[in-house]
Amino acid sequence: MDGSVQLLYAWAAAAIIYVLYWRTHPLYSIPTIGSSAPLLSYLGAWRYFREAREILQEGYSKHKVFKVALLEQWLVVVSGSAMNEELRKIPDSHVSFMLAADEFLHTKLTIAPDVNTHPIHIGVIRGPLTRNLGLLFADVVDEIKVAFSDVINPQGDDWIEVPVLATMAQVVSRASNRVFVGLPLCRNTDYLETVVNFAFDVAKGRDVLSVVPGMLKGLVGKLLPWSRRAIKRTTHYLAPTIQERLQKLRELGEDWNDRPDDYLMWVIDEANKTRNAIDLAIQAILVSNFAAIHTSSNSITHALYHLAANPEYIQPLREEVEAVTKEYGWTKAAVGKMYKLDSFMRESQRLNGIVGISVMRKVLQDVTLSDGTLIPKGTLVAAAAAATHVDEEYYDHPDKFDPFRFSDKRLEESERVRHQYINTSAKFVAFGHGKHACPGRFFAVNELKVMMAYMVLNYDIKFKDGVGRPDNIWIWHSVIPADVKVMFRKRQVGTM
Ligand code: HEM
Repeated sequence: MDGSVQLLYAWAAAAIIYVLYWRTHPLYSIPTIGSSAPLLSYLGAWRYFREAREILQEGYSKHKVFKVALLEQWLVVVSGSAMNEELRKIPDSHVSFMLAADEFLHTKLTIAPDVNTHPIHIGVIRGPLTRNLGLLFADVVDEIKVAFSDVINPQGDDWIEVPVLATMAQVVSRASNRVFVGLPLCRNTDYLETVVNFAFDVAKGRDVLSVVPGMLKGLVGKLLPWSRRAIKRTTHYLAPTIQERLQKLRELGEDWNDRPDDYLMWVIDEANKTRNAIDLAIQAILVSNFAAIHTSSNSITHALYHLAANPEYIQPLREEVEAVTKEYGWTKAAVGKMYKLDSFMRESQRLNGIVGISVMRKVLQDVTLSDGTLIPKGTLVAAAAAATHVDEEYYDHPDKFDPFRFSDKRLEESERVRHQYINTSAKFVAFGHGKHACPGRFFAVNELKVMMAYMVLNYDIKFKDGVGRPDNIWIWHSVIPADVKVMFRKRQVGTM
Protein backbone atom coordinates (compact mmCIF):
# COMPACT_ATOMS: atom_id res chain seq x y z
CA MET A 1 0.00 0.00 0.00
CA ASP A 2 1.52 3.29 -0.93
CA GLY A 3 1.58 6.27 1.41
CA SER A 4 -1.30 8.16 -0.17
CA VAL A 5 -3.69 5.18 0.23
CA GLN A 6 -2.64 4.85 3.90
CA LEU A 7 -3.35 8.54 4.35
CA LEU A 8 -6.77 8.09 2.77
CA TYR A 9 -7.58 5.21 5.20
CA ALA A 10 -6.44 7.33 8.12
CA TRP A 11 -8.71 10.20 7.05
CA ALA A 12 -11.65 7.81 6.53
CA ALA A 13 -11.11 6.31 10.03
CA ALA A 14 -10.93 9.77 11.55
CA ALA A 15 -14.13 10.79 9.75
CA ILE A 16 -15.96 7.67 11.02
CA ILE A 17 -14.82 8.29 14.62
CA TYR A 18 -15.84 11.93 14.26
CA VAL A 19 -19.34 11.02 13.01
CA LEU A 20 -19.74 8.27 15.63
CA TYR A 21 -18.72 10.60 18.43
CA TRP A 22 -21.10 13.21 17.17
CA ARG A 23 -24.06 10.87 16.56
CA THR A 24 -23.70 9.08 19.91
CA HIS A 25 -23.28 12.25 22.00
CA PRO A 26 -25.98 12.10 24.72
CA LEU A 27 -27.27 15.54 23.70
CA TYR A 28 -27.32 14.76 19.96
CA SER A 29 -31.10 14.47 19.73
CA ILE A 30 -31.72 17.89 21.34
CA PRO A 31 -32.06 20.44 18.51
CA THR A 32 -29.17 22.87 18.21
CA ILE A 33 -29.30 26.50 17.22
CA GLY A 34 -26.25 26.67 14.98
CA SER A 35 -24.19 23.60 14.10
CA SER A 36 -23.78 20.75 16.58
CA ALA A 37 -20.93 19.05 14.73
CA PRO A 38 -17.72 18.96 16.78
CA LEU A 39 -15.35 21.78 15.78
CA LEU A 40 -18.17 23.58 13.96
CA SER A 41 -19.79 24.03 17.35
CA TYR A 42 -16.91 26.42 18.16
CA LEU A 43 -18.28 28.68 15.47
CA GLY A 44 -21.66 28.37 17.18
CA ALA A 45 -20.05 29.37 20.49
CA TRP A 46 -18.43 32.37 18.84
CA ARG A 47 -21.83 33.37 17.42
CA TYR A 48 -23.44 32.87 20.86
CA PHE A 49 -20.77 35.13 22.40
CA ARG A 50 -21.89 37.96 20.09
CA GLU A 51 -25.54 37.19 19.35
CA ALA A 52 -26.92 35.28 22.33
CA ARG A 53 -30.10 37.33 22.32
CA GLU A 54 -31.01 36.40 18.74
CA ILE A 55 -29.94 32.77 19.19
CA LEU A 56 -31.99 32.31 22.36
CA GLN A 57 -34.96 33.96 20.69
CA GLU A 58 -34.67 31.70 17.65
CA GLY A 59 -34.48 28.57 19.82
CA TYR A 60 -37.40 29.76 21.94
CA SER A 61 -39.59 30.38 18.88
CA LYS A 62 -38.85 26.96 17.37
CA HIS A 63 -38.36 24.45 20.19
CA LYS A 64 -39.52 23.50 23.69
CA VAL A 65 -35.98 22.40 24.48
CA PHE A 66 -32.87 23.31 22.50
CA LYS A 67 -29.16 23.62 22.97
CA VAL A 68 -26.57 26.27 22.25
CA ALA A 69 -22.80 25.89 22.14
CA LEU A 70 -20.62 27.38 24.83
CA LEU A 71 -16.88 27.01 24.34
CA GLU A 72 -16.44 23.82 26.33
CA GLN A 73 -19.90 22.43 26.68
CA TRP A 74 -23.51 22.70 25.64
CA LEU A 75 -26.13 24.76 27.39
CA VAL A 76 -29.59 23.19 27.21
CA VAL A 77 -32.35 25.82 27.27
CA VAL A 78 -36.05 25.30 27.92
CA SER A 79 -38.78 27.50 26.42
CA GLY A 80 -42.03 28.86 27.82
CA SER A 81 -43.65 29.07 31.21
CA ALA A 82 -44.64 25.39 31.44
CA MET A 83 -41.05 24.29 30.92
CA ASN A 84 -39.76 27.00 33.28
CA GLU A 85 -42.11 25.62 35.92
CA GLU A 86 -40.89 22.12 35.27
CA LEU A 87 -37.27 23.24 35.58
CA ARG A 88 -37.91 25.00 38.89
CA LYS A 89 -39.53 21.88 40.32
CA ILE A 90 -36.59 19.54 39.70
CA PRO A 91 -35.31 18.75 43.20
CA ASP A 92 -31.82 19.64 44.46
CA SER A 93 -31.02 15.92 44.57
CA HIS A 94 -31.02 16.03 40.74
CA VAL A 95 -29.83 19.56 39.93
CA SER A 96 -27.57 22.13 41.55
CA PHE A 97 -27.82 25.93 41.31
CA MET A 98 -24.48 26.39 43.06
CA LEU A 99 -22.55 24.19 40.62
CA ALA A 100 -24.20 25.93 37.67
CA ALA A 101 -23.21 29.33 39.07
CA ASP A 102 -19.68 27.99 39.53
CA GLU A 103 -19.53 26.86 35.88
CA PHE A 104 -20.69 30.25 34.65
CA LEU A 105 -18.71 32.42 37.05
CA HIS A 106 -15.77 30.19 38.15
CA THR A 107 -16.72 31.36 41.62
CA LYS A 108 -13.66 30.06 43.49
CA LEU A 109 -11.32 31.92 41.16
CA THR A 110 -13.29 35.10 40.48
CA ILE A 111 -15.09 35.71 43.78
CA ALA A 112 -13.54 33.98 46.77
CA PRO A 113 -12.00 30.56 47.46
CA ASP A 114 -14.47 29.27 50.08
CA VAL A 115 -17.71 30.73 48.83
CA ASN A 116 -18.97 27.44 47.41
CA THR A 117 -18.06 25.27 50.36
CA HIS A 118 -19.34 27.78 52.95
CA PRO A 119 -22.03 29.97 51.33
CA ILE A 120 -22.96 31.50 54.68
CA HIS A 121 -24.17 34.75 53.07
CA ILE A 122 -27.21 32.96 51.57
CA GLY A 123 -28.73 32.00 54.93
CA VAL A 124 -28.04 35.48 56.31
CA ILE A 125 -29.70 37.20 53.34
CA ARG A 126 -32.65 34.80 53.32
CA GLY A 127 -33.08 34.86 57.12
CA PRO A 128 -32.15 37.83 59.35
CA LEU A 129 -31.62 40.38 56.57
CA THR A 130 -35.06 39.84 55.04
CA ARG A 131 -36.74 39.59 58.46
CA ASN A 132 -35.20 42.88 59.60
CA LEU A 133 -35.86 44.94 56.47
CA GLY A 134 -38.46 47.09 58.26
CA LEU A 135 -35.99 47.95 61.04
CA LEU A 136 -33.14 48.64 58.62
CA PHE A 137 -35.30 50.75 56.35
CA ALA A 138 -34.65 54.16 57.95
CA ASP A 139 -30.88 53.67 57.61
CA VAL A 140 -31.20 52.72 53.95
CA VAL A 141 -33.37 55.78 53.23
CA ASP A 142 -30.95 58.04 55.10
CA GLU A 143 -27.95 56.69 53.18
CA ILE A 144 -29.69 57.05 49.83
CA LYS A 145 -30.60 60.69 50.54
CA VAL A 146 -27.08 61.60 51.68
CA ALA A 147 -25.44 59.67 48.83
CA PHE A 148 -27.55 61.33 46.13
CA SER A 149 -26.89 64.79 47.49
CA ASP A 150 -23.15 63.95 47.32
CA VAL A 151 -23.08 62.46 43.82
CA ILE A 152 -25.78 64.33 41.86
CA ASN A 153 -25.79 67.94 42.98
CA PRO A 154 -26.91 70.32 40.22
CA GLN A 155 -27.13 74.03 41.13
CA GLY A 156 -29.84 76.58 40.28
CA ASP A 157 -31.60 75.62 37.09
CA ASP A 158 -28.49 74.21 35.35
CA TRP A 159 -28.64 70.81 33.71
CA ILE A 160 -25.64 68.56 34.43
CA GLU A 161 -24.59 65.37 32.62
CA VAL A 162 -24.35 62.33 34.88
CA PRO A 163 -22.63 59.04 33.94
CA VAL A 164 -25.47 56.85 35.15
CA LEU A 165 -23.95 53.42 35.67
CA ALA A 166 -20.99 54.59 37.79
CA THR A 167 -23.18 57.01 39.75
CA MET A 168 -25.86 54.42 40.50
CA ALA A 169 -23.11 51.99 41.59
CA GLN A 170 -21.94 54.58 44.12
CA VAL A 171 -25.40 55.07 45.61
CA VAL A 172 -26.20 51.33 45.58
CA SER A 173 -22.89 50.46 47.23
CA ARG A 174 -23.37 53.05 49.96
CA ALA A 175 -26.95 52.02 50.70
CA SER A 176 -26.07 48.31 50.64
CA ASN A 177 -23.01 48.77 52.82
CA ARG A 178 -24.92 50.90 55.30
CA VAL A 179 -26.56 47.53 55.97
CA PHE A 180 -23.62 45.17 55.38
CA VAL A 181 -20.97 47.03 57.44
CA GLY A 182 -22.68 50.18 58.79
CA LEU A 183 -21.38 53.69 59.42
CA PRO A 184 -18.70 55.04 59.04
CA LEU A 185 -17.18 52.36 56.77
CA CYS A 186 -20.07 52.56 54.29
CA ARG A 187 -18.87 56.07 53.42
CA ASN A 188 -15.15 55.29 53.26
CA THR A 189 -14.16 56.02 49.66
CA ASP A 190 -11.34 53.46 49.51
CA TYR A 191 -13.52 50.67 50.92
CA LEU A 192 -16.36 51.59 48.54
CA GLU A 193 -14.03 51.68 45.56
CA THR A 194 -12.79 48.23 46.53
CA VAL A 195 -16.24 46.63 46.72
CA VAL A 196 -17.65 48.40 43.64
CA ASN A 197 -14.62 47.51 41.50
CA PHE A 198 -14.79 43.97 42.82
CA ALA A 199 -18.46 43.62 41.85
CA PHE A 200 -17.66 44.55 38.24
CA ASP A 201 -14.23 42.81 38.14
CA VAL A 202 -15.87 39.43 38.77
CA ALA A 203 -17.35 39.77 35.27
CA LYS A 204 -13.89 40.54 33.86
CA GLY A 205 -12.48 37.40 35.48
CA ARG A 206 -15.41 35.35 34.22
CA ASP A 207 -14.91 36.66 30.67
CA VAL A 208 -11.18 35.87 30.71
CA LEU A 209 -11.74 32.35 32.07
CA SER A 210 -14.59 31.66 29.65
CA VAL A 211 -12.06 31.55 26.80
CA VAL A 212 -9.32 29.64 28.67
CA PRO A 213 -9.34 25.84 28.13
CA GLY A 214 -10.50 23.78 31.14
CA MET A 215 -7.16 22.39 32.31
CA LEU A 216 -5.56 25.83 32.28
CA LYS A 217 -8.39 27.61 34.12
CA GLY A 218 -6.94 26.92 37.59
CA LEU A 219 -3.55 28.25 36.58
CA VAL A 220 -4.84 31.35 34.81
CA GLY A 221 -7.41 31.92 37.57
CA LYS A 222 -4.62 32.11 40.16
CA LEU A 223 -2.98 34.85 38.11
CA LEU A 224 -6.10 37.03 38.01
CA PRO A 225 -5.47 39.86 40.46
CA TRP A 226 -8.97 41.10 41.26
CA SER A 227 -10.33 38.67 43.84
CA ARG A 228 -7.08 38.44 45.83
CA ARG A 229 -6.68 42.20 45.81
CA ALA A 230 -10.27 42.77 47.00
CA ILE A 231 -9.94 40.19 49.79
CA LYS A 232 -6.70 41.81 50.97
CA ARG A 233 -8.13 45.33 51.00
CA THR A 234 -11.40 44.28 52.63
CA THR A 235 -9.47 42.31 55.26
CA HIS A 236 -7.65 45.52 56.17
CA TYR A 237 -10.98 47.22 56.93
CA LEU A 238 -12.99 44.38 58.44
CA ALA A 239 -10.59 42.03 60.22
CA PRO A 240 -10.05 44.20 63.35
CA THR A 241 -13.81 44.53 64.01
CA ILE A 242 -14.45 40.85 63.30
CA GLN A 243 -11.59 39.82 65.59
CA GLU A 244 -12.84 42.07 68.35
CA ARG A 245 -16.39 40.70 68.09
CA LEU A 246 -15.16 37.09 68.04
CA GLN A 247 -13.10 37.80 71.12
CA LYS A 248 -16.15 39.21 72.94
CA LEU A 249 -18.22 36.23 71.87
CA ARG A 250 -15.62 33.91 73.39
CA GLU A 251 -15.32 35.93 76.59
CA LEU A 252 -18.95 36.86 77.23
CA GLY A 253 -21.03 34.37 75.24
CA GLU A 254 -24.69 34.69 76.20
CA ASP A 255 -23.82 37.44 78.72
CA TRP A 256 -22.80 39.88 76.02
CA ASN A 257 -25.60 42.36 76.68
CA ASP A 258 -24.93 45.09 74.12
CA ARG A 259 -24.13 42.56 71.41
CA PRO A 260 -24.64 44.21 67.98
CA ASP A 261 -27.64 42.99 66.00
CA ASP A 262 -26.47 43.80 62.48
CA TYR A 263 -25.51 42.13 59.19
CA LEU A 264 -21.84 41.80 60.14
CA MET A 265 -22.78 40.08 63.39
CA TRP A 266 -25.18 37.70 61.63
CA VAL A 267 -22.36 36.80 59.26
CA ILE A 268 -19.90 36.39 62.16
CA ASP A 269 -22.37 34.11 63.99
CA GLU A 270 -22.44 31.80 60.97
CA ALA A 271 -18.71 32.01 60.30
CA ASN A 272 -18.02 31.26 63.97
CA LYS A 273 -19.42 27.74 63.44
CA THR A 274 -16.36 26.99 61.28
CA ARG A 275 -12.63 26.93 61.93
CA ASN A 276 -11.91 29.80 59.63
CA ALA A 277 -14.22 32.47 61.00
CA ILE A 278 -12.36 35.65 60.07
CA ASP A 279 -11.66 34.69 56.45
CA LEU A 280 -15.17 33.33 55.92
CA ALA A 281 -16.84 36.41 57.38
CA ILE A 282 -14.78 38.65 55.09
CA GLN A 283 -15.57 36.49 52.06
CA ALA A 284 -19.28 36.58 52.95
CA ILE A 285 -19.26 40.40 53.03
CA LEU A 286 -17.48 40.49 49.68
CA VAL A 287 -19.81 38.02 47.99
CA SER A 288 -22.81 39.92 49.40
CA ASN A 289 -21.40 43.01 47.73
CA PHE A 290 -20.93 41.17 44.47
CA ALA A 291 -24.48 39.80 44.55
CA ALA A 292 -25.97 43.20 45.42
CA ILE A 293 -23.99 45.85 43.58
CA HIS A 294 -23.76 44.90 39.91
CA THR A 295 -27.30 43.50 39.78
CA SER A 296 -28.93 46.48 41.48
CA SER A 297 -26.80 49.14 39.73
CA ASN A 298 -27.53 47.65 36.31
CA SER A 299 -31.25 47.35 37.10
CA ILE A 300 -31.71 50.95 38.30
CA THR A 301 -29.63 52.20 35.35
CA HIS A 302 -31.94 50.44 32.90
CA ALA A 303 -34.99 51.93 34.63
CA LEU A 304 -33.48 55.40 34.62
CA TYR A 305 -32.77 55.16 30.89
CA HIS A 306 -36.47 54.43 30.34
CA LEU A 307 -37.38 57.45 32.44
CA ALA A 308 -34.91 59.76 30.70
CA ALA A 309 -36.22 58.62 27.32
CA ASN A 310 -39.84 59.22 28.45
CA PRO A 311 -39.81 62.14 30.92
CA GLU A 312 -43.62 62.26 30.73
CA TYR A 313 -43.64 59.32 33.18
CA ILE A 314 -41.98 61.44 35.88
CA GLN A 315 -45.13 63.33 36.85
CA PRO A 316 -47.40 60.33 37.66
CA LEU A 317 -44.55 58.79 39.67
CA ARG A 318 -43.99 62.05 41.57
CA GLU A 319 -47.65 62.36 42.38
CA GLU A 320 -47.75 58.83 43.74
CA VAL A 321 -44.55 59.16 45.80
CA GLU A 322 -45.68 62.49 47.26
CA ALA A 323 -49.15 61.24 48.15
CA VAL A 324 -47.90 58.02 49.74
CA THR A 325 -45.02 59.54 51.74
CA LYS A 326 -47.34 62.30 52.96
CA GLU A 327 -49.59 59.68 54.48
CA TYR A 328 -47.10 57.01 55.59
CA GLY A 329 -43.73 58.81 55.78
CA TRP A 330 -40.56 57.23 54.36
CA THR A 331 -41.33 53.75 55.62
CA LYS A 332 -41.23 50.26 54.18
CA ALA A 333 -45.04 50.27 54.29
CA ALA A 334 -45.08 53.43 52.18
CA VAL A 335 -42.79 51.93 49.56
CA GLY A 336 -45.09 48.90 49.47
CA LYS A 337 -47.89 51.25 48.44
CA MET A 338 -46.02 52.83 45.55
CA TYR A 339 -47.78 50.66 42.97
CA LYS A 340 -46.95 52.70 39.88
CA LEU A 341 -43.32 52.91 40.82
CA ASP A 342 -43.30 49.17 41.53
CA SER A 343 -44.82 48.50 38.12
CA PHE A 344 -42.32 50.82 36.41
CA MET A 345 -39.39 48.95 37.98
CA ARG A 346 -40.80 45.50 37.22
CA GLU A 347 -41.51 46.49 33.63
CA SER A 348 -37.93 47.69 33.22
CA GLN A 349 -36.66 44.44 34.77
CA ARG A 350 -38.88 42.43 32.42
CA LEU A 351 -37.26 43.99 29.38
CA ASN A 352 -33.76 44.31 30.84
CA GLY A 353 -32.83 41.38 33.02
CA ILE A 354 -29.27 41.09 34.29
CA VAL A 355 -28.92 37.92 32.24
CA GLY A 356 -30.76 36.48 29.24
CA ILE A 357 -31.15 33.08 30.91
CA SER A 358 -32.29 32.19 34.41
CA VAL A 359 -33.13 29.30 36.75
CA MET A 360 -29.66 27.94 35.92
CA ARG A 361 -28.98 24.41 37.04
CA LYS A 362 -26.28 21.75 36.62
CA VAL A 363 -27.73 18.27 36.30
CA LEU A 364 -26.45 15.86 39.00
CA GLN A 365 -28.51 12.83 37.96
CA ASP A 366 -30.12 12.16 34.55
CA VAL A 367 -33.42 14.02 34.24
CA THR A 368 -36.22 13.24 31.77
CA LEU A 369 -38.50 16.18 30.98
CA SER A 370 -42.24 15.81 30.33
CA ASP A 371 -41.71 15.98 26.57
CA GLY A 372 -39.40 12.96 26.82
CA THR A 373 -36.12 14.87 26.47
CA LEU A 374 -33.34 13.22 28.45
CA ILE A 375 -30.90 15.65 30.03
CA PRO A 376 -27.88 13.69 31.14
CA LYS A 377 -25.83 14.17 34.29
CA GLY A 378 -23.29 16.97 33.94
CA THR A 379 -25.38 19.12 31.59
CA LEU A 380 -26.03 22.80 32.19
CA VAL A 381 -29.66 23.75 31.79
CA ALA A 382 -31.52 27.07 32.07
CA ALA A 383 -34.71 28.94 31.19
CA ALA A 384 -34.76 31.41 28.29
CA ALA A 385 -35.58 34.38 30.54
CA ALA A 386 -35.37 37.25 28.05
CA ALA A 387 -37.41 35.36 25.43
CA THR A 388 -40.03 34.36 28.04
CA HIS A 389 -40.38 38.03 28.96
CA VAL A 390 -41.25 39.06 25.40
CA ASP A 391 -43.63 36.20 24.69
CA GLU A 392 -46.92 37.67 23.45
CA GLU A 393 -48.78 34.80 25.02
CA TYR A 394 -47.90 36.26 28.44
CA TYR A 395 -47.59 40.00 27.76
CA ASP A 396 -49.63 42.25 25.43
CA HIS A 397 -47.40 44.15 23.02
CA PRO A 398 -44.44 42.52 24.73
CA ASP A 399 -41.74 44.65 23.06
CA LYS A 400 -43.31 47.87 24.29
CA PHE A 401 -42.13 49.51 27.51
CA ASP A 402 -45.50 49.98 29.16
CA PRO A 403 -44.57 51.30 32.63
CA PHE A 404 -47.89 50.88 34.35
CA ARG A 405 -48.95 47.55 32.85
CA PHE A 406 -48.64 45.81 36.23
CA SER A 407 -50.35 48.52 38.29
CA ASP A 408 -53.02 49.32 35.75
CA LYS A 409 -56.39 49.99 37.34
CA ARG A 410 -58.00 47.56 34.92
CA LEU A 411 -56.25 44.76 36.78
CA GLU A 412 -58.02 43.05 39.67
CA GLU A 413 -56.51 43.87 43.10
CA SER A 414 -55.32 40.27 43.50
CA GLU A 415 -53.71 40.41 40.06
CA ARG A 416 -51.85 43.57 40.99
CA VAL A 417 -50.42 41.91 44.08
CA ARG A 418 -49.39 38.92 42.02
CA HIS A 419 -47.56 41.26 39.65
CA GLN A 420 -45.48 43.03 42.30
CA TYR A 421 -41.83 43.63 41.38
CA ILE A 422 -40.78 41.17 44.05
CA ASN A 423 -42.86 38.26 42.79
CA THR A 424 -41.35 35.54 40.66
CA SER A 425 -43.43 33.30 38.42
CA ALA A 426 -42.83 30.97 35.51
CA LYS A 427 -43.55 33.97 33.25
CA PHE A 428 -41.34 36.41 35.17
CA VAL A 429 -37.96 34.90 35.96
CA ALA A 430 -35.78 38.01 36.24
CA PHE A 431 -34.95 36.97 39.83
CA GLY A 432 -34.93 33.26 38.99
CA HIS A 433 -37.82 31.15 40.21
CA GLY A 434 -38.27 28.49 42.84
CA LYS A 435 -36.00 27.42 45.64
CA HIS A 436 -32.97 29.36 44.44
CA ALA A 437 -34.79 32.50 43.35
CA CYS A 438 -32.80 35.54 44.41
CA PRO A 439 -33.04 35.80 48.22
CA GLY A 440 -31.78 39.41 48.05
CA ARG A 441 -34.70 40.65 45.96
CA PHE A 442 -36.71 41.82 48.98
CA PHE A 443 -33.83 44.06 49.98
CA ALA A 444 -33.07 45.09 46.38
CA VAL A 445 -36.64 46.04 45.49
CA ASN A 446 -36.98 48.33 48.52
CA GLU A 447 -33.60 49.93 47.91
CA LEU A 448 -34.21 50.51 44.20
CA LYS A 449 -37.70 51.88 44.72
CA VAL A 450 -36.42 54.37 47.32
CA MET A 451 -33.65 55.41 44.92
CA MET A 452 -36.09 55.98 42.09
CA ALA A 453 -38.59 57.74 44.39
CA TYR A 454 -35.83 60.07 45.57
CA MET A 455 -34.77 60.86 42.01
CA VAL A 456 -38.25 61.66 40.69
CA LEU A 457 -38.94 63.90 43.69
CA ASN A 458 -35.70 65.82 43.53
CA TYR A 459 -34.58 66.07 39.92
CA ASP A 460 -35.78 66.74 36.40
CA ILE A 461 -34.34 64.00 34.23
CA LYS A 462 -33.96 63.61 30.45
CA PHE A 463 -31.60 62.54 27.71
CA LYS A 464 -29.87 65.27 25.73
CA ASP A 465 -32.07 66.52 22.89
CA GLY A 466 -32.13 64.03 20.06
CA VAL A 467 -30.65 61.19 22.17
CA GLY A 468 -32.78 58.12 22.92
CA ARG A 469 -32.47 55.09 25.17
CA PRO A 470 -29.31 53.18 24.19
CA ASP A 471 -29.49 49.51 23.23
CA ASN A 472 -28.35 47.01 25.82
CA ILE A 473 -25.05 45.18 25.37
CA TRP A 474 -25.02 41.39 25.36
CA ILE A 475 -21.82 39.46 26.10
CA TRP A 476 -22.65 35.77 26.01
CA HIS A 477 -26.01 35.88 27.80
CA SER A 478 -25.04 38.69 30.20
CA VAL A 479 -27.08 41.82 29.62
CA ILE A 480 -25.32 45.09 30.42
CA PRO A 481 -26.67 48.64 30.13
CA ALA A 482 -24.67 50.87 27.78
CA ASP A 483 -22.51 53.33 29.67
CA VAL A 484 -24.07 56.70 28.74
CA LYS A 485 -24.90 60.01 30.39
CA VAL A 486 -28.27 61.40 31.42
CA MET A 487 -29.11 65.06 32.08
CA PHE A 488 -30.19 66.02 35.61
CA ARG A 489 -31.21 69.35 37.08
CA LYS A 490 -32.74 70.37 40.37
CA ARG A 491 -36.46 69.79 40.19
CA GLN A 492 -38.07 72.99 38.91
CA VAL A 493 -41.35 72.98 40.77
CA GLY A 494 -44.30 73.27 38.45
CA THR A 495 -42.33 72.84 35.24
CA MET A 496 -43.20 69.26 34.58
C1 HEM B 1 -32.29 43.96 41.07
C2 HEM B 1 -31.35 43.31 41.72
C3 HEM B 1 -31.13 41.83 41.62
C4 HEM B 1 -31.39 40.96 40.59
C5 HEM B 1 -32.02 41.27 39.24
C6 HEM B 1 -30.97 39.64 41.03
C7 HEM B 1 -31.09 38.49 40.27
C8 HEM B 1 -30.71 37.22 40.68
C9 HEM B 1 -30.83 36.03 39.88
C10 HEM B 1 -31.35 35.98 38.45
C11 HEM B 1 -30.37 35.01 40.62
C12 HEM B 1 -30.25 33.54 40.18
C13 HEM B 1 -31.53 32.78 40.38
C14 HEM B 1 -31.65 31.54 39.51
O1 HEM B 1 -30.99 31.44 38.47
O2 HEM B 1 -32.48 30.69 39.86
C15 HEM B 1 -29.95 35.53 41.90
C16 HEM B 1 -29.43 34.78 42.93
C17 HEM B 1 -28.94 35.31 44.09
N1 HEM B 1 -29.00 36.64 44.49
FE1 HEM B 1 -29.82 38.17 43.44
N2 HEM B 1 -30.46 39.72 42.30
C18 HEM B 1 -30.54 41.05 42.69
C19 HEM B 1 -30.13 41.57 43.91
C20 HEM B 1 -29.56 40.85 44.93
C21 HEM B 1 -29.14 41.40 46.20
C22 HEM B 1 -29.30 42.86 46.63
C23 HEM B 1 -28.60 40.37 46.92
C24 HEM B 1 -28.02 40.39 48.32
C25 HEM B 1 -28.40 41.19 49.28
C26 HEM B 1 -28.69 39.16 46.10
C27 HEM B 1 -28.27 37.90 46.48
C28 HEM B 1 -28.41 36.75 45.72
C29 HEM B 1 -27.92 35.44 46.14
C30 HEM B 1 -27.19 35.13 47.45
C31 HEM B 1 -28.27 34.52 45.13
C32 HEM B 1 -28.00 33.01 45.10
C33 HEM B 1 -29.17 32.24 45.70
C34 HEM B 1 -28.92 30.75 45.95
O3 HEM B 1 -27.76 30.34 45.86
O4 HEM B 1 -29.87 30.04 46.29
N3 HEM B 1 -29.27 39.50 44.91
N4 HEM B 1 -30.18 36.90 41.92
